[in-house]
Amino acid sequence: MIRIVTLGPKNTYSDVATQIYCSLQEHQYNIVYARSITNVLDMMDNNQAELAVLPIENLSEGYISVVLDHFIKSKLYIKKEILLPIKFSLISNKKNPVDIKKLFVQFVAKGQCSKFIDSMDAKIELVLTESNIESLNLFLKNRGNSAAIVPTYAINDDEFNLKINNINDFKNNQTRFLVLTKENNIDIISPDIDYKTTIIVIDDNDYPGFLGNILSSFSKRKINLTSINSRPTKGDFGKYYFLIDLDGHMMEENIKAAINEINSKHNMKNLGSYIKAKLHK
Ligand SMILES: O=C(O)C(=O)Cc1ccccc1
Repeated sequence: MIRIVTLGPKNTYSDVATQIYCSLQEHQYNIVYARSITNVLDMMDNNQAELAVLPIENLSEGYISVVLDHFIKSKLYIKKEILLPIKFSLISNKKNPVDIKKLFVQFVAKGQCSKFIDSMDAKIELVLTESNIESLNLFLKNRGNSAAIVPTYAINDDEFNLKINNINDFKNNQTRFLVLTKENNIDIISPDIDYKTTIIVIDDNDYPGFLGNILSSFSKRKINLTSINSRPTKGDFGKYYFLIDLDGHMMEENIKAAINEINSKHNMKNLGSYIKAKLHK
């Protein structure tokens, strides 16, 4: 059976994305739950799984840097992206939020619910967790005067004395997840499907116009870029990796030509082409 590792325990948003991916494939999968995003990535590096599903970008919080940085140092490819709506609720057994003394919240969820958390008593002890279901489980173990921020789907309406819905800063909150593989298997492309391609350019030979030249390889071929991220090489100030997402498939002639041009002059990696996700309702 194909092993697919994701952020656990069962029922995290990453697990929901994993279930969606598995339901769309013909194969049988064995879902393995890791206890942190770093553990998911380590398990891929150590051949403990063939596929991984991880969050990469949140609508308001932006990119998850631990995942971006891993692309630079490891050999992983992108097979699919999945876009999920994200909704958080606060739960507690204290009826009145004033009586809450401790709050369990996942580290990415904290940023997505920052306005709500800021409106709570500043003396509340925040306990950062690795996943939203870890927040729920820690709360269930502690209860008393604690509370947790959890995915709204993970709880029933009348399970707790206090439940406040829609506590994410943005109503339209969404997260983009990636299905990652160790091999860059190029799928057959269809003209009616929109694709994206991701590359990394490594700035190990900096010169004036370095980024401009890379961008012009795309702009002169009318290729649309959907995001550019720079991440520090962590060796020196002023040295960066550039992660670039673009519209289209690497097998399209203009994209192939742009990538070949960049590859002939720079150190780069092609992380693959995949179907552009639509929001999963
Ligand atoms: O903890 C989860 O449920 C995750 O899958 C990570 C995450 C955290 C916040 C928003 C989306 C995904």
